[in-house]
Amino acid sequence: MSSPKKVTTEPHVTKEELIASGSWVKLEKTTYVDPSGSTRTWETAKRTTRVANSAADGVGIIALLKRTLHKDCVVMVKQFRPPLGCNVLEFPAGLIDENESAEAAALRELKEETGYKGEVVGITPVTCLDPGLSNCTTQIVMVHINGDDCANINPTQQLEFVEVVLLPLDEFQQKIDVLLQKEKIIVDSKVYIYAMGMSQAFFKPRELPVLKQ
Ligand SMILES: Nc1nc(=O)[nH]c2c1ncn2[C@H]1C[C@H](O)[C@@H](COP(=O)(O)OP(=O)(O)O)O1
Repeated sequence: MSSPKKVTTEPHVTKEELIASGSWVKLEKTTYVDPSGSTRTWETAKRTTRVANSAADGVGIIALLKRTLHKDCVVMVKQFRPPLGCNVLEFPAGLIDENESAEAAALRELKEETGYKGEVVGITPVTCLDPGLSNCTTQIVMVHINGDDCANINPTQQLEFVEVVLLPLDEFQQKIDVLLQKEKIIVDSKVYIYAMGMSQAFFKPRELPVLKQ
């Protein structure tokens, strides 16, 4: 006996209706057709600030501080985040301005939040942040900072309430775990996933050198 054929449709959005809007965020009712052909709705949060020609809302910055006779360090920021009601450990980040590239936004935000002057060495495609809730997107920009450059010896940040935290790359995950035990903070998932990836990429193969891929 053959099973009934499943009807499949290319899912798509048919309508977006505004429910509520603030200065920074809006809530919409999204009507869409699901893969079975049924029409459904979804509650969607969007930023109101996305600029016309920008693919992403913002940038996150993985900044590596490189100094002679020092371990390479990841430049992190810790700040109070009102939606969570506590301090959050994050990569420096920010929204992309009008007529600004993601790379330029990354260098500007890094300077504002940490005082460091960096150089872009890589960038991700546009990535989503919380697709079950929001259309909010980011590009993660990889930046190197020459810590021996006189511009980076005594960096002066422009944001009073953002604390700069330097964590050595080779102990990134362990140092984050220590901070989490010591303080009431939440770590951004991008940061912790990067930390786990660093641990797996660099340390496990050395522990088990006989294993093949
Ligand atoms: N969701 C938000 N609510 C606000 O009340 N204000 C917000 C929201 N998102 C951004 N902002 C404000 C706060 C800053 O003054 C500016 C710029 O933020 P930016 O530094 O680019 O990004 P964050 O790192 O996320 O603060 O926007």
